[in-house]
Amino acid sequence: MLTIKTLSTRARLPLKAPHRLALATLAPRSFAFCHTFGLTVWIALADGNGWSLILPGLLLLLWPAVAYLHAARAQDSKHAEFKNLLCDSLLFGVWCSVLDFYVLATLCIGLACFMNNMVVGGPRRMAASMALFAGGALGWSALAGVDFRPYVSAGVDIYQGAGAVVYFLAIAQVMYGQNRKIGRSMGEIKYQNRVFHALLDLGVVANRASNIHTLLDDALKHLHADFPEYGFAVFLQERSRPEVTRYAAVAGLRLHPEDERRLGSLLATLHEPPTDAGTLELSETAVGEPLYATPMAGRLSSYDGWLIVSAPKLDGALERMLTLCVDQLAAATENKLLHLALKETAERDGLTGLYNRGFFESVLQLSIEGKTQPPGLEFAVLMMDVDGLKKVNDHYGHVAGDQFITTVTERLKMQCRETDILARYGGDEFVILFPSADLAAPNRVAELIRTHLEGQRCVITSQHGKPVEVELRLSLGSASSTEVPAQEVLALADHRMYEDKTQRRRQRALG
Ligand SMILES: Nc1nc2c(ncn2[C@@H]2O[C@H](COP(=O)(O)OP(=O)(O)OP(=O)(O)O)[C@@H](O)[C@H]2O)c(=O)[nH]1
Repeated sequence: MLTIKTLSTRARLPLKAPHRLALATLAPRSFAFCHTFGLTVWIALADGNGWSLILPGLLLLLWPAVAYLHAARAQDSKHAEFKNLLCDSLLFGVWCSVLDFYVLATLCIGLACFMNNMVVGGPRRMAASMALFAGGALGWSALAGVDFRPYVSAGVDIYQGAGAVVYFLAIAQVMYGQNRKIGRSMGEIKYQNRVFHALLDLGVVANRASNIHTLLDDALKHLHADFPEYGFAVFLQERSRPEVTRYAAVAGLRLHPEDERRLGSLLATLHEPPTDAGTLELSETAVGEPLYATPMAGRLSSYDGWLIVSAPKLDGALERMLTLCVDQLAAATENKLLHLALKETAERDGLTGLYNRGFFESVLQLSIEGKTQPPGLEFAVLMMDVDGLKKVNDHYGHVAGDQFITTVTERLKMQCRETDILARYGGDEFVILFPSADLAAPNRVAELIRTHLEGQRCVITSQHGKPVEVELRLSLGSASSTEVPAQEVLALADHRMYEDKTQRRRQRALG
């Protein structure tokens, strides 16, 4: 069964364009065999032995077609053509014997066979060609007898010499064509390598970037380093809020003010649905280099974006490179946006936008580890509890209670520095972590709160739509790692906050 299947597969092997070597040798081989046939006819007529040579010579004319079909049907057409070249040597060896070793023809034909095999397969294949040529000549001589006729006539010499010149020039032309093709292929491979490298770079950059600005900036720097002959720019804007969320980066793009204006007006039209036109030319820039823009159409879920390149001209290779880079850049941006959104959701409190308790506890843990390992960095904490939230909820409704919490948040933020980590710890509890600080830091902020927040009035809206005024009061407790072991700092601050609350309740009860 298996054998039948294999045979039928072979029998149905379709004709395909053979390897370029087989294509390239078709014309010179046809010429060489036709020319040798002409030589045979000439010698046969000169000798008067006519059809005894011409008929077998006609068979010789079929060989170029047979060789071509052999290469076209073979699985490995290049290898088949190597075999054809060796067969040439064998056939020509036989034929040189048939022509009684006419010297000029034997030399030219032999040289052509050896050279062809040397060019494609090096000295070993040339040695094989020599052996087959000699074997063909000697074998035929042994079968049909040896005759040696070194010279026929001046006319045949001229015919043979001219044919050899044409043949060698044709071979030179074939080699030149092959070299050019190889040169072009090398150029394409180098370009593809650079594209591949640039895509890898974009992947690495996307992983490292902490935000979209860094991602786009680094991506374009790498792209420009991989393709210094082009300048690049990228624009992104959120589809629903184009004026609000917008990113841009430029690398190696020297823009005239006029061009910047043109790009500006392009940006203004970005919210329109991008076309399917692929890469568009944005008309010539003032410095003479045209700008081309590839839209990220459909590749980003909530953003519109363009990758812009300045290049002398837009060819197929550049267009393919831009499409691949846009795909990669869009995928990296989409991933980063998703990652940042998830991070934001995981770290932030939904109502206030402050860090949530989970994030605070992870940062507190880092501070505890920082204190317990050399050089033992100190940290401090300020716990805060808003008084009276329950009353606000009960009297004015939960929406008013939410307003109360967000107002407190805004006012607390105003008292914090960039490095302070302000978090919502629970319903009406807030906490600030002061990394690399001692007790002076929370005491300073507590002082500010007592001065600027305590007793201040804030306006909220009751469930009946009426504005009502409530007083801000906070219980505070601070502690630092200079006072107790790092793991106990938060508990100490909490304890002090409750002491403060109790004391204030007592004072209010007395007052
Ligand atoms: N509106 C609103 N209320 C909340 C939220 N989270 C917790 N609360 C409410 O806040 C109240 C907190 O109660 P308490 O701890 O007694 O707070 P308080 O009334 O300020 O009393 P003290 O803190 O003891 O002064 C509870 O009624 C919770 O339901 C929130 O996100 N929004």
